[in-house]
Amino acid sequence: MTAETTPPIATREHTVEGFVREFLRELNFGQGVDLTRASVNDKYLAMARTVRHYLMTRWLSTLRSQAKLQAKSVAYLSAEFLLGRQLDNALLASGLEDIVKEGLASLGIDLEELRQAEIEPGLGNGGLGRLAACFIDSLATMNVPSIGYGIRYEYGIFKQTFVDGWQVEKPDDWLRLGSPWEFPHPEAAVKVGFGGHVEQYQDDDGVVKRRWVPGWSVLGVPYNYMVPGYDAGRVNTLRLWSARATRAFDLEIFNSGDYAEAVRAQTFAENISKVLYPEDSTPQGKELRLQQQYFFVACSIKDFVDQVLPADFDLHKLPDRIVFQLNDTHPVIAVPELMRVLVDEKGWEWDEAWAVTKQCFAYTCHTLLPEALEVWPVELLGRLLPRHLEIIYRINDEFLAELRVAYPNDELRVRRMSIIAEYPVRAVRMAYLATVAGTKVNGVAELHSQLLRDKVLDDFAAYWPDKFTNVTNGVTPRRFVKLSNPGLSGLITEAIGDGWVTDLDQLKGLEPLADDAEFRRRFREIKYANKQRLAGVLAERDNIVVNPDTLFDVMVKRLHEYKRQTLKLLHIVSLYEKITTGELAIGDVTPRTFAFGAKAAPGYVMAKQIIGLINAVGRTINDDPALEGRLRVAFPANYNVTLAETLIPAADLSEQISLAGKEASGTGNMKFMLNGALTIGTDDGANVEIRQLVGDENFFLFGLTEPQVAEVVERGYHPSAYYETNLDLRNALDLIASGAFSGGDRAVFEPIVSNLLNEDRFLALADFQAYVDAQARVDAAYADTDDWTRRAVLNVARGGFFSSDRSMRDYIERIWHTYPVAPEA
Ligand SMILES: [N-]=[N+]=N[C@]1([C@H](N)O)O[C@H](CO)[C@@H](O)[C@H](O)[C@H]1O
Repeated sequence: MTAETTPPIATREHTVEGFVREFLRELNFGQGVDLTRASVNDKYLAMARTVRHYLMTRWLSTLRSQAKLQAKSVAYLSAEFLLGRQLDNALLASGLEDIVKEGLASLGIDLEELRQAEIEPGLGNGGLGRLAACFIDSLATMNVPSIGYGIRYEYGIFKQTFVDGWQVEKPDDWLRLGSPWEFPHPEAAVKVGFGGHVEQYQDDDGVVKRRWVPGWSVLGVPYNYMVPGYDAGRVNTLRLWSARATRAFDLEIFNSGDYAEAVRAQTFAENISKVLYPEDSTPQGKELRLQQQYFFVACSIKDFVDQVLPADFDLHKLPDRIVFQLNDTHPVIAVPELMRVLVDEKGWEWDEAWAVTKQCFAYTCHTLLPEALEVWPVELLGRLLPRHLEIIYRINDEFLAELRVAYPNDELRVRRMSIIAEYPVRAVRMAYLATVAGTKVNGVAELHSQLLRDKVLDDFAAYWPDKFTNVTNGVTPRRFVKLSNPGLSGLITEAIGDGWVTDLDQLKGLEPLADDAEFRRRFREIKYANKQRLAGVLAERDNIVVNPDTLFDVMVKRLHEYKRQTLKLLHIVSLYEKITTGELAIGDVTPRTFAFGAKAAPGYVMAKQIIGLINAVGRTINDDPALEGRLRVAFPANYNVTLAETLIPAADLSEQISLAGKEASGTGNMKFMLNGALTIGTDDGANVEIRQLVGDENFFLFGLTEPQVAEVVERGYHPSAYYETNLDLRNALDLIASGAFSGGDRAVFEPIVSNLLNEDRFLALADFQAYVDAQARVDAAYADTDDWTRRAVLNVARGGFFSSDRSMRDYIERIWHTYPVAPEA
């Protein structure tokens, strides 16, 4: 096939007529229904496929140019991609919004109804998964060649429901109505082995070699998803792997009547990509989890080496062609896997393979919690992946030998840095393996990266200072401003043009308008409209009533003790206690709506308790006529990307109150800032950079700093001392303990109260007074509505740094050294 004979890529007419024709073709020929009898889902699926057609030209030309150019690209390996709904983003990227709205209207179809029909792919837990989705959006928009590799879970993050205020999980059957955004390629399935043993053999030259003989295997079937750049030519690819049995059905066993046994292999295999592990920041050392990690990593490396690279590609040049970015420790098994491929399958010498492997990976750490750093017992890893354990041992032996040269009389240090931990069980420390093999190690906010250097990986930072860097997280302005806040987007574009959508630093142009009364008035109007929109959604979705004429105080993030939803609760309960005892006149209370969104990992008992308490306090407050509706608690169930897109633009106050030194970065904090909410927060994660950029006067800072926390803990922390010396705190805790929110039953929430009084690992009691004082400052500031708006405008104007495009520029400059490639004309 020569250039002359390469058939042109089909194109589509960007006209209302052209779209309507495409849509009806898809409905009739794709869905097999005509308009009169089409269901909403039929119309949605036809719609999605039609929009795909408009993006296809760019996708195919991207693939074609990349196959020709073989430009250096990024492979983003992540166990999670929290994509959110795809339709709106595809319409935005294809510039079809207006054409589609008009075309559908001409057919009597309401675009909004089709939007609501889309089921969000919840293939992630929280920040880490959403970050991956923002990053691949930015890479495509910036024309950087990249491919996302992950798992196509059949069931994503569980659907959260509340039964009497308690979290009850339901399976997230997101594929039940079809999945129009994916392209399955069973013909490109990859075989992945597990178990078995390693054998020694002599190769043709009589050289003794080792090879893995897996005990069983599964097939990995790739599903491709478009990653369309905004206003750019490039459409990158996200490849998610789904597990299948190599032999789906055993007819012989079936004929013997043992039907269950006949399909056991299939069930067993499919389990690997069946469901996402619902833990955020607290990994489960389950065997299936390790199977999932190795499965997608092995598929991805084989796919890249055998399918993406030209057959004659010299793998010694691999580092010039690809960088595998490890999104946390979940894909780190990729390091021994590449070594196995190069040594065992390609027949390379160990040193030859290691020289290449250690130039191909970079590692992003997303946490500071020691319990979140994955370690795999050698017993389990050796049983599931015997050859990989061998390879890890050799990598470690050579590393320790190197250390002993560098630190001749410091065996303790050498032991401390060993990839293999000796106790409590002999295990592989995945973060250490990633650090040894990676060209770069980065944290996700300045403070986090500093704490990685000073505390978590300090020995490694001392040994390899240049290996450690920082890239502060970011969020995509396409989804989290342009799409989710059309009112504000319109106002911004009117004021400074629409360049900000791909160059968020241009928001600085809004700074002078903070002093423009008319601009402030319109800004406030839009915020109010967003609050009304949210009120409408919550009423319909959750039967929750909220009043837009109140301060929307929003805390949405996974439920975790270090994020301190309990501290927010203590503020609310203390307010309520003072009102019910008459210490505070209801008239003096700033009308507030406390909005929560939070899923707890199903096995995280304390987190589920706290959810129960939030709903119990909410019920009591919402049903108490004495409050005259001035305080309300709104806790919609099943917080996800779609709800975030309505909640965040409606917020006045963003709660970022984690204990300093615990939240690696946070990304919700950035989304709130860019949507004109003011932050109340500690100096933790990216809050520090938000405060530095927006200015102290536009940020409600409180609480112990990280060094102060370390000191308190060092000295010995006695939470009950704060209970004894702070009357407001005592009254609030006593009210919870009294059973006031549980029908007088003191036992229900006793575990929370006693934990706070006796342990309080995240110092909620120590920060209580400072937090309450900061909330009083919020009340005072909010009383001056116009000045509040001025500060809100400044938050937007000074938020440009938090674009994931900027994060990508930092990764490119500091870690990847890949460059944008203009798509072929
Ligand atoms: N896993 N993990 N880590 C997190 C989040 N929980 O997903 O990654 C996010 C993305 O880097 C961070 O913003 C957040 O602070 C951190 O806790």
